[in-house]
Amino acid sequence: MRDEYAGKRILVTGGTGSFGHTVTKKLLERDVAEIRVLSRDEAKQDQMRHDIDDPRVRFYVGDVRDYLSVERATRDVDYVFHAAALKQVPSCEFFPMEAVKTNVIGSENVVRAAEASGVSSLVCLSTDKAVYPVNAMGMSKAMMEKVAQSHGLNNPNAETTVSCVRYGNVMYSRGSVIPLFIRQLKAGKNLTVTNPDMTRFMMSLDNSVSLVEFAFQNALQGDLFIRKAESCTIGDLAQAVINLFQPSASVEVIGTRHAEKLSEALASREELSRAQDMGEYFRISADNRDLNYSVYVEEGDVTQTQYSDYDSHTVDRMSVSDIEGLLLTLPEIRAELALAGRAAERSR
Ligand SMILES: O=c1ccn([C@@H]2O[C@H](COP(=O)(O)OP(=O)(O)O[C@H]3O[C@H](CO)[C@H](O)[C@H](O)[C@H]3O)[C@@H](O)[C@H]2O)c(=O)[nH]1
Repeated sequence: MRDEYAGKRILVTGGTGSFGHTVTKKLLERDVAEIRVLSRDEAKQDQMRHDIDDPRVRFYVGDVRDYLSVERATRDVDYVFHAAALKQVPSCEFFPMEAVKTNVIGSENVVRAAEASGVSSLVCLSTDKAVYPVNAMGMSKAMMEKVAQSHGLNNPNAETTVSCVRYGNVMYSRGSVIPLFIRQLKAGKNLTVTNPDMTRFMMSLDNSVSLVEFAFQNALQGDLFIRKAESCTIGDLAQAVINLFQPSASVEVIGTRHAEKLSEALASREELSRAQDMGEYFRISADNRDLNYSVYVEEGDVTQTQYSDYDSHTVDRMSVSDIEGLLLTLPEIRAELALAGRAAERSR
């Protein structure tokens, strides 16, 4: 990471999660003055305190739903990475208003507190499920993106640059399918696959941290960034995990869960038609026109010429052996293989 972090105070909301943990460790390699971790669960904070053991990390118990707790954590902070969210698709279907409270109202609290505290840059973490959303989690994240972008629209002289990044599925993140598959194999069970033809973008935690860092370094007011990514079918993902861990295991198809999509899109065709290709990344700028629509009725808008989304069904798909290779780059997978006594076997 570059030296723009030197001497700075950084707040990570949802800081005890997979992303928060990784970004905190990376930032500590730099000369940061302080990293604040804001989260609800004091037990997870205690665990992280012992794990990291660095006086530059300070823990704030609080909830993004509560403005005052966000404002307290944001005082004198330079940069904010907003990762706090409800992100499980099925549970948000049962409790959609909880998703609204955390992902929409909570995010507005973070934006307001950042501006009130004179934070210079705030990056909000979103998901591909926010594109043409069909589930409450994705809808609430889509609204978070709108809240983030409206900050610049409504505050031309804003001190805080607010940007968003969209992730695909972060491999091995807490509560996701890869650790579940490994637990099932360890317990001698079959892998439960919802629909083998379902496709998802797969990204490593390290790539997701790089995406946030890229956004942080390049963001203009209201920008949204995505990282180009490869996808795979869930059937192939399950097969890759089986090949690595337990070749005699098999798959049980359980059917699609509540409100799942067959594929995900990291960017819609409407967004792609105004996206800037930045190599590994796309920048999607906010629509910065004002509310004076009569002008646009006269002038028209001729820029919408893109016909396909950036979709996990149509981008390059990884083969089973590609997925195995990608899985083997993850430290968690290597640790699990070592525990299972299969590391030596794999390297032969
Ligand atoms: O027992 C299971 C559970 C899940 N799946 C499948 O595995 C894929 C990934 O499922 P996850 O639960 O790991 O992830 P989701 O796609 O539902 O959502 C995840 O990815 C999102 C980004 O798209 C967000 O980051 C979100 O927080 C995170 O849970 C899906 O196709 C799902 O149907 C199975 O096959 N079997």
